[in-house]
Amino acid sequence: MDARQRLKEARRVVVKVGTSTLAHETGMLNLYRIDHLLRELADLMNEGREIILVSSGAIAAGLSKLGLAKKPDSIPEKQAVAAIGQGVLMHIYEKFFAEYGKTIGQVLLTKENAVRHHQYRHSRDALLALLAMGAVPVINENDAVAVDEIKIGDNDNLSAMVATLVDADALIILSDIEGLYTANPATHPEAELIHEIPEITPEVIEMAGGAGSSLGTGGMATKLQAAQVAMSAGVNMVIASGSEEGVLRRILQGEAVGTVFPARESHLRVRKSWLAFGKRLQGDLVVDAGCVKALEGGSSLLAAGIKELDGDFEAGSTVRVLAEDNREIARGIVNYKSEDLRKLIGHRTEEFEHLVAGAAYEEVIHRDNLVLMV
Ligand SMILES: Nc1ncnc2c1ncn2[C@@H]1O[C@H](COP(=O)(O)OP(=O)(O)O)[C@@H](O)[C@H]1O
Ligand SMILES: N[C@@H](CCC(=O)OP(=O)(O)O)C(=O)O
Repeated sequence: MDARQRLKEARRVVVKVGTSTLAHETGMLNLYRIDHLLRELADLMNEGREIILVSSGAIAAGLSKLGLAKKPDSIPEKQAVAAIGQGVLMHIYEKFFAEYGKTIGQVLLTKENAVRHHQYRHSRDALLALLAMGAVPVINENDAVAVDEIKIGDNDNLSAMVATLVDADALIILSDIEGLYTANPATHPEAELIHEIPEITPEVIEMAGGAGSSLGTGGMATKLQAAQVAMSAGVNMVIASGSEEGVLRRILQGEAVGTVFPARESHLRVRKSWLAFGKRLQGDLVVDAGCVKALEGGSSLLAAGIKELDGDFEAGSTVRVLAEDNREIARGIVNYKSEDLRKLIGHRTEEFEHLVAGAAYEEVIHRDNLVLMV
């Protein structure tokens, strides 16, 4: 079944709405648009779909509440603006959704909520409980406390994480543009809209530029990162314009709107999706072409196929597996710490004992602990 057809049948849908859609160019919230968007979401729920809303806009709402023209420079001030704006945003969502008879529940996440397995389970359980109560989880990054290494940094990646977390059928990213163009139309007026991206290749990544306004974060680059995660996790993703009324309905009726990124396979099992998208990556293993083929065929990763190793990690860490052209092939949990693995790479399993005392594993990464990203 093609992706557009599967979107028609999507029951659990994550909708991400960017600042560029929620705010006017003046920085003030676009109440007309928010109202219409929420009415459409409420109606999709009446149709029997579950909706999870990932909403940006806290910083924009905070800035307009405080009468500030631009984001402050210091991190604590940015955090404070986000804290103020998040309340403003939720007040509006509560009001409009209530008018359409819907209940909402605010969930503020950081990377930690997905990195640690028990927190991952708790976040997932809370979101599923909200859905079971017929409520709309309204999610944002916890900007008031998330700094540096616990920060996801942009809501495109956050929405893909959420879609994976709840095993969504579809992720729709609403922005101020109709979809992915061959280049950023702001600087390349001749650029054309692409209707479907079956695979995120280096050429596709090259098309994507940064944010279109001072309000947006990440632009198309972070939306493609989100697509990579969503596609690998079995979630169909669409980028479309949030200013077009009825756009969600049209997408979920299977119309060719925006850019679609078809899901690669059926949902990964929970443990595997946690492994691929929730864990902190601690190193890279570059493997040869034969090894790439073997991994794609479902084999475990053996030391003989590894050409290079980057990073310092312990056994049990999650690492990326890269092809020689730097394409990410897989992620997995290593059986050896980097110090030992450096001695083993390029060698056959029979030689292990002479190289590292007590080397107990045949595989560097067992196939059960490996998720393909291609
Ligand atoms: N290849 C591209 N196709 C479409 N838009 C692009 C492309 N490269 C960069 N962009 C920019 O990405 C912007 C959307 O991202 P962003 O500003 O972060 O908005 P949002 O708040 O919706 O996340 C567009 O307005 C556009 O200027
Ligand atoms: N968490 C931030 C938004 C971060 C973000 O990714 O913004 P956007 O590119 O507008 O989706 C906020 O609420 O202001």
